[in-house]
Amino acid sequence: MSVQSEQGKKYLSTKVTPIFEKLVVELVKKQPEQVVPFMIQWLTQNQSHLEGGHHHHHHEHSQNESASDSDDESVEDLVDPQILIKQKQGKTMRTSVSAEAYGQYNQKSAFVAKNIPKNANQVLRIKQRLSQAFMFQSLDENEQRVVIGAMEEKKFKAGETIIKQGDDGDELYVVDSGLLDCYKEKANQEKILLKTYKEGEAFGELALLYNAPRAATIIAKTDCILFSLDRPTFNHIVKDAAAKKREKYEAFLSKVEILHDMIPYERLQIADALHSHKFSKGDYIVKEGENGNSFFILEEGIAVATKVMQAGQAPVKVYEYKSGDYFGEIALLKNQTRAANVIAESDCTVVSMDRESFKRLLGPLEDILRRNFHKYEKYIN
Ligand SMILES: Nc1ncnc2c1ncn2[C@@H]1O[C@@H]2COP(=O)(O)O[C@H]2[C@H]1O
Repeated sequence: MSVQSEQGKKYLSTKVTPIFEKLVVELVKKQPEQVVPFMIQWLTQNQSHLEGGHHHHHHEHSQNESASDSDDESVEDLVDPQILIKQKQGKTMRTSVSAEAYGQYNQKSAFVAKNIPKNANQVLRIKQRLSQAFMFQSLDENEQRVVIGAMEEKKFKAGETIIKQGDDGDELYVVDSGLLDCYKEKANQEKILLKTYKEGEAFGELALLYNAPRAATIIAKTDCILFSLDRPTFNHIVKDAAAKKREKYEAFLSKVEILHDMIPYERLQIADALHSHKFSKGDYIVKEGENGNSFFILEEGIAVATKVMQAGQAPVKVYEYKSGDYFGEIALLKNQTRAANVIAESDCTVVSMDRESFKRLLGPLEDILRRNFHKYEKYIN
């Protein structure tokens, strides 16, 4: 088996590198004078933990999960990405700076993305799907090229299982065509349908982001074409940015009232789709009368809405926003121009998503958003 073979690379990335990383962290922390004896001692001491640890942990995890499974559990309770995020944060904190430094060294020296030959049509289709899948939207051109090279087209027949809950996972998928059902299997083998995936959506990212077993089962509902991305390429190109974004926004989004009834997993997808913008006091975030293509949530600061109430007169203040409030929804839902200005009253940080993401992710909230129009009632036509 050569180091460059797929098998060799997989062996290195799953079995060897994790141990090296921990060892390097210990070395940097302790900085022993005698390096080799220290390494031998550390490896000997931690042998069982290092080699058995991964799977042991998985079993513990699923046992805990099923122990807490009960029949009256709501879908919201089925998955708690918070737990996974905490796990991940714990890990990040323990190894922090030194592991990152090793990670960077390791990336540059050892990582060669696989490159699967493709025709122009395939490249075009992948490009289009990547531009729709939230997690890939912020890749630069070079990163995109590497991801496209590494992706592999896979066909599945209706009824085939692509991901089985509880398995170890090494790939993430983007849907090119077809429909797939995502189920959560409970301890009593009952299956709950969580959602149906269609083209441009991605799944299977949790196992790669959090080194966790597959959290759900995915079955082709119709014949499907998928593009799969391998773990090493995902790790090197997409993972850090995606994980950081999810961590960064999860706490904030869980406090946003309008998103309150979403399951945590859906809020993580919103995090993938957000872009952050800073405004200085006095800046216009939205201008009355312009075409609008974004939805906004105020993250930090205070903003006010103003509106011209009588032709020829100065706009008057009609609403005030604080952290967690949203705006910009009316133009998107009613397909009209902006009904008011929104102006930064202090320095502000605002997160936004485009019209397409808004439709896909907040579509289920449309009724609530429309009901909430009443807060502006006297100001909109
Ligand atoms: N509510 C949910 N909880 C967990 N996974 C979900 C949920 N909805 C969709 N999924 C997807 O199902 C996938 C199963 O494999 P992963 O755990 O790798 O990643 C998971 C997500 O991409």
